[in-house]
Amino acid sequence: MAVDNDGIAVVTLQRPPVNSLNLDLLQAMNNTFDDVAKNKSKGMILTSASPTVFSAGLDIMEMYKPDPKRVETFWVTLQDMWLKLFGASFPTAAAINGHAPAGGCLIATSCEYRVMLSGKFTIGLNETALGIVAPTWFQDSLRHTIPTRQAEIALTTGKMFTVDEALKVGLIDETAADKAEAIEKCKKFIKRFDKIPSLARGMTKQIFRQEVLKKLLTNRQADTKQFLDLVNQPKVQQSLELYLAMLKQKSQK
Ligand SMILES: CCCC/C=C/CC(=O)SCCNC(=O)CCNC(=O)[C@H](O)C(C)(C)COP(=O)(O)OP(=O)(O)OC[C@H]1O[C@@H](n2cnc3c(N)ncnc32)[C@H](O)[C@@H]1OP(=O)(O)O
Repeated sequence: MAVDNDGIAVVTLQRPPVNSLNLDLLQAMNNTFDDVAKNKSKGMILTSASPTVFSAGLDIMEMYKPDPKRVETFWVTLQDMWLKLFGASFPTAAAINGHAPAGGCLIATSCEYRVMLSGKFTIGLNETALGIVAPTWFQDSLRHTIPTRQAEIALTTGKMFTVDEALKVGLIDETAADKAEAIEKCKKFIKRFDKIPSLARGMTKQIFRQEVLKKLLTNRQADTKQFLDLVNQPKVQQSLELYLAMLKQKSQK
């Protein structure tokens, strides 16, 4: 994490090759979000050290033939990450410098503002296409960002949006030519709040987002059980196995 002299924290995801979200990365993100809150940073920008991938979403290896204890901890840590990021009182923005499928899209849509690099990148919640179901809060993050009807169609079809499509539907707010420009545009968004009292801003955001946050907060155990039931279904394990094999085959070409 870097905090520059204008007081904005730039947090760079750095788990090669594709920033897939495993337990360790999620724990590191949670610690970093706590630090950003403690340091009273003006805001936080999330970006990636990879030149082509913002985040490939959840690490499928955490869900494929999982260890029962670890997979539960993994899910609870993911819930924590989302609660901290979606519910952060400080301003948040994502400089999306590469692909952002599934959990990568979740991170981006949990922020308040998104700038994505122009190029052949895609963003979206593709879970149904993999034979898995995007949890309520994943769906809520998308519904919070794009119109409900577009969100329903995107979720049921597992749509991955091109950068142009994402801009058109409002899934991203701006495009940028490169990472530096994306970060600059995110900073400009965060600096819009320079003259707004931070307590009033933060509380307004939390009230605006509270319904969605409360849904998970009051339902965490049931959400965890639902995930564990789903992930342990033979059909889901079969889908994950096929998908992993497809990814491996593709990367070896
Ligand atoms: C019941 C579950 C509910 C919760 C729902 C789940 C939400 C999720 O987030 S599931 C994860 C969904 N993610 C994806 O569908 C993305 C998959 N990845 C890709 O499409 C591409 O990797 C990507 C476009 C991101 C990048 O492409 P490339 O730059 O060409 O990289 P490679 O495809 O060659 O991948 C390199 C290397 O990484 C492995 N990989 C990729 N994604 C994942 C992942 N999500 N989890 C684990 N591992 C992943 C890939 O297999 C390659 O491995 P090696 O062959 O060993 O090099």
